Amino acid sequence: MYYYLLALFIILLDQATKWIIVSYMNIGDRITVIENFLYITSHRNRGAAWGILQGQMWFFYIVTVIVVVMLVIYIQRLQSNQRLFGLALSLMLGGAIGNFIDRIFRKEVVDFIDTYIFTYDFPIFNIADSALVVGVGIILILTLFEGKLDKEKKDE
Ligand SMILES: CCC[C@@H]1OC(=O)[C@@H](C)C[C@H](C)CCCCC(=O)CCC[C@@H](CC)/C=C/C=C(\COC)CC[C@@H](O)[C@@H](O)C[C@H](O)CNC1=O
Repeated sequence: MYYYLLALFIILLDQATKWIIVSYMNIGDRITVIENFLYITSHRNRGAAWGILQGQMWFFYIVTVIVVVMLVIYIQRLQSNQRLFGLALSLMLGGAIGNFIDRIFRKEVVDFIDTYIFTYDFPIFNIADSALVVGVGIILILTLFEGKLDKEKKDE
């Protein structure tokens, strides 16, 4: 149950930040937060990461619905000792729905977090993307870690 509340919090935070960007900035406007590292740049993306599949909204709708259904199934099946796994699923659920709302109502995704990793201008993203990437990262770490644990058990 708490997992859905966390997902809802992510969705509200994501939509609130996007609403502020849309309301107070024009596309292309840039605010410097940390020179040469972090900017707030109002941007729109009709595709997925790195702008792939521009305009393929039906593909995004179908993939997002599948992702959301899978996440809900996994959340429903969580055991009490899988809190970190549940946290990751909630982050991904919130992120996926956050971008889904944009794709349905705006037909594009609002992005504004503009970081320069060294000299590389990383694609501009948003709170929903961050939640998705952190969620994916936690699951990768859990999977690798469990793999290591199982290996150790076998070696015993
Ligand atoms: C984060 C997934 C992207 C997100 O997927 C979603 O919505 C999901 C729920 C639905 C998609 C239709 C399916 C995922 C397609 C796979 C994909 O894309 C490969 C992702 C790799 C990933 C490693 C996990 C890298 C990360 C990149 C970025 C995020 O860095 C923090 C750059 C984000 C900017 O290009 C920004 O313009 C993107 C824009 O906001 C729209 N966002 C999406 O499509």
